[in-house]
Amino acid sequence: MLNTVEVTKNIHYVGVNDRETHLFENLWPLDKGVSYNAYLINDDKVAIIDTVKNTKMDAFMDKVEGIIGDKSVDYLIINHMEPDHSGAIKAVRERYPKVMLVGNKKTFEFLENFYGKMDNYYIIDDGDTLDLGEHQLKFYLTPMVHWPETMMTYEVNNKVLFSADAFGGFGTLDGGIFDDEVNLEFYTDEIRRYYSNIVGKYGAMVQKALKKLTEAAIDIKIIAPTHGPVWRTNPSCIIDYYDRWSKAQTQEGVVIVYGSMYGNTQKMADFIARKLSEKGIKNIRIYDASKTHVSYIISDIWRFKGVVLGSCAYNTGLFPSMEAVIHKIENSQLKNRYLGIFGTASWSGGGVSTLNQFADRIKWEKIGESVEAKSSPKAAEFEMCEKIADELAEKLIAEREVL
Ligand SMILES: Cc1cc2nc3c(=O)[nH]c(=O)nc-3n(C[C@H](O)[C@H](O)[C@H](O)COP(=O)(O)O)c2cc1C
Repeated sequence: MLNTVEVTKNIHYVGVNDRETHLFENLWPLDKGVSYNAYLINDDKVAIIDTVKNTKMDAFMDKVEGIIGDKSVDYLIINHMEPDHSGAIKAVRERYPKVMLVGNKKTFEFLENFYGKMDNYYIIDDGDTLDLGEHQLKFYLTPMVHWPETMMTYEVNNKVLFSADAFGGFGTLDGGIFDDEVNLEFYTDEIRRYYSNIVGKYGAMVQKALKKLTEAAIDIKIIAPTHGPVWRTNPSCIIDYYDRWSKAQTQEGVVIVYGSMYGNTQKMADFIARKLSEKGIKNIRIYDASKTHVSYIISDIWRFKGVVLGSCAYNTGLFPSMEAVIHKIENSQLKNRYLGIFGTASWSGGGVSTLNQFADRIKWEKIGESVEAKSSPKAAEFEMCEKIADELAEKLIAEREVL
């Protein structure tokens, strides 16, 4: 008996879990795995919406066949061409040679570049519709959320939005498929980690997509993304998160990230954290950049308004594991944060000066003076660290009072 779950009448979940892959995009740790969600609409015309990674193609095809038996597939809707969703397109075509591939102009450019020329294309434009019988599909182009060809498909009668990677997250679906069946605290963390690392750079385009959906005035009862839970009970919850994250709205809290070999820089991180706590800040996360993967760090930086970065000097520059952190922040074009800087050096420095250059480029509001201790922090440097903590706590608390 295959795990095919009905999302709503005659719309089936035919996605699969991946617990084998260590790194998503060969970059982002998949400690809790990932699901590749695909959907099947079994109507007069049969449509599949997105496929799965090629390593999971057999499990996916078995699910499709388990539902439709001898029937054929009429349409394959391609919302997103990234290979974790397009990996079984060829298999679908081989099994169902008459299937019509449905996508926009860009979809087919990508399709041919990845998999070679195919035929039976149905090129749709923004707002076009497709009739399956009892189900009507309407297409919305949502470019750069997070690839150029990305689109969303809305099923009009059951009000289901097949949203591609938008609203998706890491984490396999371990039994529970729907938002009301799972522990949302776990998935929200993994959705934010997915958002901040994969989609976040394109916040302006997320805002455009949300605006398009709002202007279309579509009633969304179910959000069916290509990763993570299907939102059937509270879809507005994930829409709100996306709205907040893409507008760089934050919660009160501070992320302190440091690079340290022998513990001197770390001492300053702990000291700043203690002072923040004494001032009443409750959400404080300290990360050793060499120990925690940057994807988790950026996810918390996405959440909290205060960021304090520390580094010892290393071969005239920044400590290497901190390089990954500032690179990821800059690449994400993350805005609207407070920034404090600290570190240590025994010779002529390199760590704090590199962080200061980063501060000039990123243009976040700088908190206090950067502090650099000679080899180990002493009273004078601790005092400067305290000033950073005080000023930062004050700013965060003042904003709390405004709310
Ligand atoms: C491999 C290595 C390279 C270093 N490079 C520099 C450097 O370029 N400039 C400098 O001022 N200190 C340099 N130092 C000294 C450390 O930055 C300094 O001792 C610092 O206090 C160590 O901080 P930590 O205890 O947080 O690791 C280097 C130390 C090591 C081990």
